[in-house]
Amino acid sequence: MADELKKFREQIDRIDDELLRLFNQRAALAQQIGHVKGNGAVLRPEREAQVLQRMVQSNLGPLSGQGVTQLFTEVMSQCRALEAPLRVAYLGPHGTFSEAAVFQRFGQATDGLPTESIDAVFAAVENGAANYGLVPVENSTEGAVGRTLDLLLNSNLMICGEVMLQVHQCVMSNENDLSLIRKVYSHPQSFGQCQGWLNAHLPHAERITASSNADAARLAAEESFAAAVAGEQAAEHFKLKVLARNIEDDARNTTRFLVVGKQEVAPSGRDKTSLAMSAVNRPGAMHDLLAPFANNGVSMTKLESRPSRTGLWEYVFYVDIEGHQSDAKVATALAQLKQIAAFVKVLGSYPVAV
Ligand SMILES: C=C(O[C@@H]1C=C(C(=O)O)C=C[C@H]1O)C(=O)O
Repeated sequence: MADELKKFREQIDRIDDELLRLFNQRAALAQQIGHVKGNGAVLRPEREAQVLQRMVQSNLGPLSGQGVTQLFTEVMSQCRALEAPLRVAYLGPHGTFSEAAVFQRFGQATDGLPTESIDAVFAAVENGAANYGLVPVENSTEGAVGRTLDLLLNSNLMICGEVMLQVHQCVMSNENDLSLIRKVYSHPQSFGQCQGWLNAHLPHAERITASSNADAARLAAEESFAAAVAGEQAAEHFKLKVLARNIEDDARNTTRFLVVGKQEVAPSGRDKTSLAMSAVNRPGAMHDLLAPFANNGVSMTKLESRPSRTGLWEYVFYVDIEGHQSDAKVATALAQLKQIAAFVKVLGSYPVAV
């Protein structure tokens, strides 16, 4: 038994030596690529998506596809950091799901910049304090994040990528027992995702809204008989005890985030395009707006409406379509749309989340 263990571990040591040599060889190539890029953008979302897709497709196991994605995300994070540091603004404070999404997408060799609001994320990228920003745009249970949609409409920043984060909510407290909890703090989005559980397990606790779930954890940490609904990372940060895990009503609960920046992303081969548009106010106008996509065989993956804020009962429609704006079918559909819509803005083409 001990002999067998030793033998296997010696094999692992030899593999690690080889991996280390190869990682450094890869890193040196990334450095050379950095010199070739000169002043151009270091981050190439389309290339990173292709690397991840290729590795997941050629994976023979036993590693899972998700495991391979995580490993290569970190490898690329370290290689990219040798070209230049990457600073990403997000909705803080420390311990939010936005922060978790930053590191899931960009890896640990990333400089995260927590900000106070979604507006401040956009501002940090616009004024150069950060290279990119990451903002929540929709949750599978609670729907769209209106502020992000409004800001996308008025900002010059483009969407450079999307991140899907599986959101697991926990109840955390200074107390050891749920029966002691009189107050629960959380962000309205998180309350919305856990209504069923809270009604069943904490029916008499007062629900108090906080500006973020990390802030909810901070408030709960300052009191007795209080709890917060937040991600596990917030419990670690504020040294709270986790009293219940995975309390979200839908186990698949996922938040979609967008990466915004000043860069137009080249096609990766598996892309999405997001746009905002509005119709002139006449019968059948909405139907006409969607016709260019159908007529050119372009699939729509999302349709969302928001009040336009320019007139009562006027709406802006946010649409996601499959493909890159430089793909022939998408380009033709967009050209036809521009002929008939009162307003169209392409918010960006970017790789589908891997
Ligand atoms: C090495 C490059 O720079 C960055 C790092 C990458 C990597 O480590 O594979 C890929 C894309 C870029 O974000 C590159 O552009 O190829």
